[in-house]
Amino acid sequence: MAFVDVENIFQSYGPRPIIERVNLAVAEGEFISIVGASGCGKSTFLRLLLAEERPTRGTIRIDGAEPALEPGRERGIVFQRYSVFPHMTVRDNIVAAEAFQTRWGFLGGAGRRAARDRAQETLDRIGLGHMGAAYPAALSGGMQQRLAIGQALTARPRVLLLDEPFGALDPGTRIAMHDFLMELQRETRMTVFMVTHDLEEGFKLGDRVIVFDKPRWDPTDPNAYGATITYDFDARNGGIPFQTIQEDTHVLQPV
Ligand SMILES: Nc1ncnc2c1ncn2[C@@H]1O[C@H](COP(=O)(O)OP(=O)(O)OP(=O)(O)O)[C@@H](O)[C@H]1O
Repeated sequence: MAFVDVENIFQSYGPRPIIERVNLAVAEGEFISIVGASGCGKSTFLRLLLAEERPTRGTIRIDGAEPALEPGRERGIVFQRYSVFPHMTVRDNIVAAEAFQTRWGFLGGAGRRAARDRAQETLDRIGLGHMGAAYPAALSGGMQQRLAIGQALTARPRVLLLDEPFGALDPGTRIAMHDFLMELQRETRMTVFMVTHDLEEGFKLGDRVIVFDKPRWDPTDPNAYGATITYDFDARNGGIPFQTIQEDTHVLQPV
């Protein structure tokens, strides 16, 4: 059985189908990029993986079991949007992310000092080394986003869920964050699901790029059908299979 096994998932809100017939098998350590038109259910799919919601139909198994309903950290799942604590300094936000991984959610004494040193290293890597003593309110939107990503990565989860994590960042910072994420992923072999609107980013970071789209479309009622996975590209080797398909058919345009 795959590490993450998604079998015939449907999710509806009221009578409205959002995603339907989603099947996916992911090996531990794979990096899955998720792309697709706005509103087609990519974030919904992440929430299902996180067990923030239960699917209307179908099953999801992570390491052989359904994802736990409560907050998920014990299964090592981190969602980048659960993030910054406004009442803690930037450095303590990173330390807290590490403390959550401990059994009691607490680090004391020498453990805490070591965690603070590691937090400083992380802050240096994400370009926030000089902001450790500040509070999140003093950070720009892009800086807060970097802090949230730093937190998620510090937790070193087995499964990391990222929802457009680099959207608010300038191009230089974005590349630095890509490098940081790729290094950590190589180190920890965590399994990553990342929603992005940037196809190039999806292919650069992902081992696979999956596309959500609506294969059935009723022009008189655009909400009649849900989306499903319509493409599953091998994105290693710079996504060469994808580029060939794109040149041949123009099926995919950046969304
Ligand atoms: N809790 C909810 N109750 C009702 N409708 C919802 C709920 N959550 C999402 N939706 C609807 O489901 C659809 C899919 O939303 P979702 O956020 O998953 O899309 P998305 O592909 O991530 O979009 P985007 O790329 O714009 O972030 C949207 O039309 C949204 O309005």
